[in-house]
Amino acid sequence: MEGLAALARCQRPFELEQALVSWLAELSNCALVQLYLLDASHSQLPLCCQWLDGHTEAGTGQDGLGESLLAYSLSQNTPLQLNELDRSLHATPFLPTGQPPWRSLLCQPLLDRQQQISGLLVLASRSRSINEDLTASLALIGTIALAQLQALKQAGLVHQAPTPALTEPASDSEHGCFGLIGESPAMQQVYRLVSKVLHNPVTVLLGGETGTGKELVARAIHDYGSRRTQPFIAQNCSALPEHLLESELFGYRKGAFTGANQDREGLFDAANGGTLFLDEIGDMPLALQAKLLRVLQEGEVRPLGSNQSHRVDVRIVAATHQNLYGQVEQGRFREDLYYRLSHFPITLPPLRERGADIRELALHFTRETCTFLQRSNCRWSDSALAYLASHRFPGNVRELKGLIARALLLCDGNLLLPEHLQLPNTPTHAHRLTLREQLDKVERNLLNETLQKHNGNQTQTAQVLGLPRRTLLYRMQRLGIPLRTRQQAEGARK
Ligand SMILES: Nc1ncnc2c1ncn2[C@@H]1O[C@H](COP(=O)(O)OP(=O)(O)OP(=O)(O)O)[C@@H](O)[C@H]1O
Repeated sequence: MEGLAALARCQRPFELEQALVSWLAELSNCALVQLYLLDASHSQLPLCCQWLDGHTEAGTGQDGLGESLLAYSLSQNTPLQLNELDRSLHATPFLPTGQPPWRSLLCQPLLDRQQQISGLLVLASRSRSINEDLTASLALIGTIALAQLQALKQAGLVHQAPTPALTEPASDSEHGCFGLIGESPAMQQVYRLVSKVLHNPVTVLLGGETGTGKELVARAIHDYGSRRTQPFIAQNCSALPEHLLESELFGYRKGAFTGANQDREGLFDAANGGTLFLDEIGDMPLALQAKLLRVLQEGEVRPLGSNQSHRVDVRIVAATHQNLYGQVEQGRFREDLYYRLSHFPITLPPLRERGADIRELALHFTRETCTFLQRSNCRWSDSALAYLASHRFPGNVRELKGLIARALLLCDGNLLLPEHLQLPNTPTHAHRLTLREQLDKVERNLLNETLQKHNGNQTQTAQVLGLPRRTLLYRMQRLGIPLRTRQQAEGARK
């Protein structure tokens, strides 16, 4: 009780983190207690604070997601206990070095008030084991501490611990984020959205023209998220005829059809615990759409030829280059599935909207292709870069990649020149947006974002934007934004 009272008395986030680790050290009799908290983008798990041999210390900010043991415990949302650390094969470089060595370890994921994973407690001891019964108390105390921490942060007290900037998404060594290249505002918006879904299982719908990086983003959501240690399976829905796609996705039982000589599990089973990427979802046949909807709603699959369903835990990321709502209007795509899939849409910008990213992408593809061709890296002459910059690219990143590969094959030396670049004669005016189209785009994005923030509630959205509701509805209709009501949105979520 005194420990709880000490937490309640803290007035600053960092004081509270210190009070938490020192109380838990006392409670568990462990010489080391570390507190890791996910950053705002959920892409890093910095060490915020630790208790070590009788002293509290500010964390180093070292990213715990780089440690496979910690990433595993976090992604599984389950306590992890290792009692014979000295004989374990698991690497534990996140534990401070010293003598005598650590011999037991306990990782406890922490949930916040919304039951979202928010961090991890790590306890380590130099004795042979840690009391297993501790996990329930740790989870409870952690939740209370997190709620208090959240309240202190919301009260505007600045967190002084050396954690990374809260609003910045994690960045990679190259010019971009999550393994993607590009720093244009359009790509920054993509990174912001990706960071929101990394550590929760929400269904994501990726849109954007062909070759704009939808599959790459789907992989990034998986690779940088809490399911990274589980399988990522991709299936193109337009690549197979209906019956083959059905058996591929749902699996079958022996005798389900001629040639089904044995049971076979489907891709939902193969992706269990991980992510299933359904590309070209707009081409999925209507009958299969109904089956997919059932999986999304009930989390259960029924293999062909079986009368029993079983549960699966799969995060769906779907992608399409088509206007999916247009498909709904034409009766080619189920409206209920559309709403179910589009809980969290992310649209990839075409290349023509990425400005200076084109140069970075070109340099990246040059390095990548040279490595592939096993030749030393080629430099770009200023004139070739200027030529590239003068070209108005259409939407497709894959085309740019192909263009660079061709240029490298044509280039005998180590310097790329304009003549190596065979830039297509793009009918530029066809891709240039008029002022009206650009304004519509900005307005569409703003309305979509505000609606999303208010769970599709049109009255609140209209209030926030200072519009009469009727005007909002008119503008939504004009911009092709589906007019679903909040009840419909909630209905679709059930
Ligand atoms: N931001 C990016 N950074 C690095 N490479 C990229 C980026 N965007 C796209 N690419 C590359 O462009 C190519 C096409 O990307 P991808 O296959 O993900 O596009 P897509 O939108 O899924 O295509 P499709 O619509 O044909 O399925 C890939 O080789 C990918 O690596």
